[in-house]
Amino acid sequence: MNDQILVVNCGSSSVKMAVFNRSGESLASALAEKIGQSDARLVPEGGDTVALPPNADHRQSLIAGIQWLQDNGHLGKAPLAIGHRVVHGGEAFHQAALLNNKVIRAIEDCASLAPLHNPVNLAGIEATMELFPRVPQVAVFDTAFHQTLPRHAWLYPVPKRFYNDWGVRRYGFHGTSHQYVAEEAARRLDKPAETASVISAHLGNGCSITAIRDGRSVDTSMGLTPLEGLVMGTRSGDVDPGLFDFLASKGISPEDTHGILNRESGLLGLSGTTSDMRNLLKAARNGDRDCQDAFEVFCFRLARYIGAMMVSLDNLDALVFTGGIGENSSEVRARTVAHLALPGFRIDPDSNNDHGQARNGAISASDSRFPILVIPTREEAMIARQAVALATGEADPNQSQNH
Ligand SMILES: Nc1ncnc2c1ncn2[C@@H]1O[C@H](COP(=O)(O)OP(=O)(O)O)[C@@H](O)[C@H]1O
Ligand SMILES: CC(=O)OP(=O)(O)O
Ligand SMILES: [Mg+2]
Repeated sequence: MNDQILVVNCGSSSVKMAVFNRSGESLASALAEKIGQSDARLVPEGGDTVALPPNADHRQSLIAGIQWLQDNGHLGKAPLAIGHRVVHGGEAFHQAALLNNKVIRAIEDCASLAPLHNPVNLAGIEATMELFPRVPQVAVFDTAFHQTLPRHAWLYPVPKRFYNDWGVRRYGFHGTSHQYVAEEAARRLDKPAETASVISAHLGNGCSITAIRDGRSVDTSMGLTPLEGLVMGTRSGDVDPGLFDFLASKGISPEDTHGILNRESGLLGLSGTTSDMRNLLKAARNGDRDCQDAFEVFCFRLARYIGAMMVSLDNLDALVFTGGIGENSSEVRARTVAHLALPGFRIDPDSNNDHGQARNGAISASDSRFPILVIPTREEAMIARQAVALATGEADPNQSQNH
């Protein structure tokens, strides 16, 4: 029997595809990037980049990626299951769900809360349902892990009717990643996951931080949408909501401000040149003042949020860095932790390097009050695991505590 699981992650400007076997080993992957642009392209892992039709949309890019995986012998005609990352599941989903018409309608209902993400997630689902009509398909939600947030952490201090009428509340995102690294931290510290308390900082293009107590999410930095919280590649994170009115007085409409805060802010906004931390650090080292500012604001605000997350915990087993920046940038980790001397976090400069152990291990000094770990995230593998569990009816140990 075929034991391949296809994982699809349709992001705002990219589609990631990965094939796993039932034991969770990654067999192949491909990334379609620059979607909607004239130079859209498919970058297969270990293969040559293939140009996609100019301005290819998500559907075309996904179909081209699947075709590439099949032509190169990585994916059969009928995988065991297909797992989709779905960003917003609202309050409807506390865990992954087998896709059917009812679930699809519920995802559509959440689209107004995540206009950059849910419509493209649905486009991916529609395409694979047409290509593989008999294969069970599963939606794994970014928001699901955060459904355990206590009421005081998810209510906004705005008129209650906004929540009652429209579901305006804090939801939180990147749950699959936060849950994975918390469980992995517990495993490394030899503790059962359901007793572990972790602060996990997921720092990729989107960035968020979560406080996990006894294996459950109890506070997180993203809110109604993935715009709240930390400084990100192109997103501002927290700003004064008064900015909308101020910019309106300068002739910038609320719609334009929303676009600016999502796509022209964060590292890109402050540096003026790049949303990519690797390029930004290079320029900062060469004396670019705007890039230095962007780096400093990024690390300061991250440290401030780490402090804020401590409020929700009564002990801390580990602070974990993950995501492209968290896993690879010793400078970001060192600068961030330098702000956290008072609560007692200390980094070991020798283990906090950019290769070997630091990419995947402990980087705290022996006199640090709390362990600090770097753990590579495995969102796609988690999605594959949950897809198999639901498609085959086997219980996923991963889901047992998130209720
Ligand atoms: N060696 C590195 N040093 C600093 N930043 C890095 C390094 N490698 C990757 N990054 C950064 O990680 C970010 C992308 O993170 P990633 O988790 O891959 O993104 P996504 O959220 O799209 O999955 C980019 O800002 C990139 O510059
Ligand atoms: C929810 C979110 O911010 O996702 P990403 O990091 O993929 O943009
Ligand atoms: Mg990533």
